[in-house]
Amino acid sequence: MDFADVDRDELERLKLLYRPLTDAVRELVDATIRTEVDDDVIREAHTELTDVTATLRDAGLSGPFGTKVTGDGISIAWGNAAVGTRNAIAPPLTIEVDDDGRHHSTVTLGAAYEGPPGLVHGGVCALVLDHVLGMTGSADGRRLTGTLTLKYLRGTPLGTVHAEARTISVDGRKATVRGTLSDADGVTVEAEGLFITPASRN
Ligand SMILES: CCCCCCCCCCCCCC(=O)SCCNC(=O)CCNC(=O)[C@H](O)C(C)(C)COP(=O)(O)OP(=O)(O)OC[C@H]1O[C@@H](n2cnc3c(N)ncnc32)[C@H](O)[C@@H]1OP(=O)(O)O
Repeated sequence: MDFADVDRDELERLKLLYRPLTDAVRELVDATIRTEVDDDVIREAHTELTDVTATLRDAGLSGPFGTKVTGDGISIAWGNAAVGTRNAIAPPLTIEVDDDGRHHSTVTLGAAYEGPPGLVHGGVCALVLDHVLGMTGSADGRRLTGTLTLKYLRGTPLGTVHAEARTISVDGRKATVRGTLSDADGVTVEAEGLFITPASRN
């Protein structure tokens, strides 16, 4: 598909088309982890899913989705691991921005994100914080993660979590950002990152 031909209306139509598919795959992942149906039902589901996957592969990209730019100049990253509209692995995060620059996101992390029993995998905590801090540090232009330091104060229970971040300082290409991941009882992970605009675009 040539996204240069896609205008705002078409983009909305495509989002409405793909979101339910992605949500269904997300549900499938959860069901696959938690199902206790009989063996023959598992085998039947496997066969049906293999057929569905083959159907989707009838036409497709030869590599990852990357970033596409629509005719209206909107950048979309539908394969992104944190926010991708077409990526069932993405929680997905929705990030809001306050007038004072604070970025924040509340998301539910279910069984697919488990690390220690009942707790969010440490790498998933890092994914969420990297993205929220990265967006915060990119508010005045795109920056990549140079360094990300996390302090895991206690386990983060699976369920609804809240991430937030603020830019502490900007020094040319470098932005220092701090943030936290929390559950209903308070902060579970503290994060600090240095986000850098590459000298050469990569
Ligand atoms: C408005 C636009 C919106 C866009 C939205 C996008 C949102 C995105 C949200 C995404 C969120 C998810 C985000 C992701 O998933 S990003 C994916 C994970 N990150 C990467 O893949 C980054 C890979 N690394 C690089 O691309 C480059 O090495 C970077 C960009 C890091 C440096 O680049 P460059 O090679 O050009 O740098 P330089 O050598 O000229 O050095 C410059 C200065 O920086 C200092 N330094 C260098 N490296 C590091 C380091 N690792 N830690 C600490 N400091 C470091 C260096 O000492 C120097 O300091 P000074 O001597 O000046 O004091």
